[in-house]
Amino acid sequence: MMTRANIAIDGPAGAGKSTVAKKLAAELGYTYIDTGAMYRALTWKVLQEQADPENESAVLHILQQMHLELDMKNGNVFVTVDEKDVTDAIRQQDVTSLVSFTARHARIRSEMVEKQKKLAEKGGTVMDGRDIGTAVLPDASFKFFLNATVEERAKRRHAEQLQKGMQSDLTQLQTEIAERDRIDSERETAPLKKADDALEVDTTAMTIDEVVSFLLGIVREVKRYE
Ligand SMILES: Nc1ncnc2c1ncn2[C@@H]1O[C@H](COP(=O)(O)OP(=O)(O)OP(=O)(O)O)[C@@H](O)[C@H]1O
Ligand SMILES: Nc1ccn([C@@H]2O[C@H](COP(=O)(O)O)[C@@H](O)[C@H]2O)c(=O)n1
Repeated sequence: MMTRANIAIDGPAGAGKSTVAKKLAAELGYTYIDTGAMYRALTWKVLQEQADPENESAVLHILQQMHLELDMKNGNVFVTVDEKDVTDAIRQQDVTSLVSFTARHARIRSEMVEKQKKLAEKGGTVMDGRDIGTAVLPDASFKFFLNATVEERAKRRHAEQLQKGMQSDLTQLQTEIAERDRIDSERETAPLKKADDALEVDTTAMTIDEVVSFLLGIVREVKRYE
């Protein structure tokens, strides 16, 4: 019988982590945990409180006071903060452009990592983010680092926004994505980085289904021999 592993998926912005993690979790009957949504929800609350994202103590106080919940319904992640549905609000531009600043602080990351470890303690999770393989689940049974060129990642996000009827500027998106990756990679605590024992998958020329089948193949093959 398949034991319930934890699967870590990391990578830069727009590499397809959440899309692939969600599908992989559905195939395996595992729980999908979107850690980016947790940092986004905190950033939303920081904006609501008109606090300074650079002020670590102020941000920490907000994190310790707020009640954050992630739920999966019909294959989608729903996020509530203090019982308010912020699922759409946390994807807006104001949150996206500030999230890497709130996520930079060591004490914020330490609290978040504790929460994320707890969510995965029973196994059977697919968790995506930037530090899952390196800091949150260093003992995960499977670690994948999804990547794609910044041009391709911007193109994918551009297509998604147009499809949702949103305004989108491809050049601006590419600049924003590259800048977010830079801040995430240069922070001192648990920067965006491939874990030494993670498998890097360049998805630039792969479809979503090809990526999912590739990862699923590895998980099923390894589990067959356990
Ligand atoms: N292999 C792929 N081929 C084409 N489009 C893809 C592929 N993977 C993901 N996408 C699309 O790219 C967009 C970004 O994917 P997704 O939101 O999963 O990325 P992410 O890594 O979770 O991003 P972020 O870290 O910014 O939240 C989505 O519109 C998704 O449908
Ligand atoms: N494990 C993580 C996950 C996310 N972050 C920060 O949150 C930002 C938003 O993440 P998305 O996946 O929703 O785009 C991301 O740019 C990081 O700043 C993180 O630090 N660690």
